[in-house]
Formats: sequence, structure tokens, C-alpha cells
Amino acid sequence: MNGKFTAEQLTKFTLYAEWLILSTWWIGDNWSSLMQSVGASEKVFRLMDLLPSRQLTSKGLRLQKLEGRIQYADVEFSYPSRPSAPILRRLNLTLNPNEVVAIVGLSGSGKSTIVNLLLQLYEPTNGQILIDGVPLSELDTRWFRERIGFVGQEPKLFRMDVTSNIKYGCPREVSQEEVEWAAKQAYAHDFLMALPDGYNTIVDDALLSGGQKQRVAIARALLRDPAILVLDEATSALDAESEHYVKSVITEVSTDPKARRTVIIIAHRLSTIQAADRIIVMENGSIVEDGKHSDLVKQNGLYSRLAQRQNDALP
Ligand SMILES: Nc1ncnc2c1ncn2[C@@H]1O[C@H](COP(=O)(O)OP(=O)(O)OP(=O)(O)O)[C@@H](O)[C@H]1O
Repeated sequence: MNGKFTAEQLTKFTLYAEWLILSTWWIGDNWSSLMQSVGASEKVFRLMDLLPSRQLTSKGLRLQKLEGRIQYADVEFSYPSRPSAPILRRLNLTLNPNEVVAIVGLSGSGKSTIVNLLLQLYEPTNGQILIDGVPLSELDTRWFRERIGFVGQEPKLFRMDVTSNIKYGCPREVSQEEVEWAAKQAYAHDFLMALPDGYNTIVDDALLSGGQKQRVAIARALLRDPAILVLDEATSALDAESEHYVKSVITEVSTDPKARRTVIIIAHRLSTIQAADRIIVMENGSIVEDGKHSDLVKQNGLYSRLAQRQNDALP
């Protein structure tokens, strides 16, 4: 070097400087993602280190056959995070085997909490829940949960084919015929057959509507032939077609002796539950009405007001 830059050296210098700047920028950009991943994986490892809860390890009672009678006896409940706010107040409710019961009420009245206690996500603060006469707390939790089918408001489907999604979580080997039987029971068979690869179609977010996802989840629950089926009806995901079919599923369970089981529906659309054997109306943590649709409409109470409000809101 004689203290002067050649054109070639200048070009090289510019390119190397650009490359260095880009690399530094790239490292800076990815450093925060890397740190985020480290933070997230720490949480995953912490969860993996947790021991299963006592509920799942302790051996409780296993009944010879689960009939599906559910009794809430003087059940009181507050969430641990808000112990001073009573959510259920001395709740007494009996659901008979094979009965189809809908729970309705204003938002926040305690409908989901009733189900949360049945699923043993929480324990009553006072009182107890009996299953076929046996305290729920004495039953083998894993055994009991295997016999409950739960369909939540926003069911999770996985990025795998439709058949695998319906089979997901089923503890026994099932044939394709059984999968299709469950889909027919859930009124999902026809739209599933219309997919590009039918039951082999890979599910992605955009493939199915909210209501269709819920019908696939109902098929998944029915395939396990649960003694108790809990359906938390979606507040917003149901399109008119799916609403019609959820109604049909409820009618089917109520009328077909082979499909019968104890069913609890947390309903937001009163039109879907008119065929239920009984409707429980909740207000502020207590049951305020209990009866058939036709009787409750005549009572002119909260149910009839809610039904009227929904009728008025229809276009
Ligand atoms: N995990 C929780 N911790 C604390 N409070 C809760 C929890 N879950 C629900 N709550 C409160 O308990 C009350 C009853 O809630 P719940 O979900 O049972 O009502 P809901 O009738 O099912 O309502 P919605 O129709 O909106 O689903 C509400 O006031 C709610 O804010």
C-alpha cells in the first residue's frame, strides 16, 4: 500500500463494510428472538419438571358402571383468587341418568363454574358433588374424566387430518367406520365428505368455520361414548347452519335411545335447547327457575324475558 486506495480496494471496503453492518443488524435483530426463546424454553422446562397433581396420582374409587346421576348438594364456591366473592350460593341440583339438561342465565351467573366443579378443575368451598351417590372427591379422577366428553366454546383442532382429529384422545383403537358414525351423529359427515380429501384433509385454521369445528369436536367426544357429555355452546362461533345442527344433535340425544347419556349444555342461544328435558335458569350464582321450555315460557320469569330478548334481536 502506498497510502492510496485503488478503485478495487474501495469497492471491496464498501462491500465488506455493508456486509459487516448487515450482519451486526441481523445479530441484533435475532438476539431478542433468541432471548425470548430462552425465556420461553425455561418456562417449558419448569412445567416439564412439575409432578402430576395429587388428583391424578392418588387411587380413588372406580365404579363398575357410571350411570350418570350428578348431584350438587348445598354447593358453595368462590374462586381462590377472589375468596370473598361468592360465585355459587348453596346450589342444589340433581341431574338424572340420561337426562338432557340445559343451563342458561346472564353472563357471569355461574354456568361455566358448575361445569368447572364437575370436571374437578376446582373443589367446592362448601357442600359436595355426588356421582351415582358417591362423593366426586372419592372417585379416581382419571377414570372419571375418561367417562366425560367435554366440548368447549372454542375447541382445539390440530394440524393433522380430520380422522386423526376426531380420534384424538380416544383411549381405544377405533375403525374408520366408527369415526364416520361419530361424525354422522354430530352432523359433521356431509361437510367433511365435501372437503378436498374428505376425512384425509389436513385441518388448518381457515378450513372450517367455528360451528363446523365445534361439530368435529362433538364427534370427537361422542366417539369415546362418554356417560356424561358437556357441551359449552359457542357464544359467537355458531353460524345459522351450525346452530341448526347443534339443535339436531340435542334432539337426537334426547330421542334416540342408543344415543342417550347425561348431557349438560351451557346454552347461549335459547333456540338450540328447546328440546332439552329440563332447563335450569341461573341468576347470580343461584337457580331461579327449573323446568321444560314450555313451562318456563308460561312462568313469565327470567327465562321468558331472555327468550323474548333474543327473539326481538333476530333480524
Ligand atoms: N378463574 C376465575 N377466577 C376468578 N373469577 C372467575 C374465574 N372464572 C370465572 N370467574 C368469575 O366467576 C363468575 C361466574 O363466571 P362463569 O364463567 O361461571 O359465568 P357464566 O355464567 O358461565 O358466564 P358466561 O355466560 O359469560 O360464560 C364471573 O363473575 C366471573 O368473572
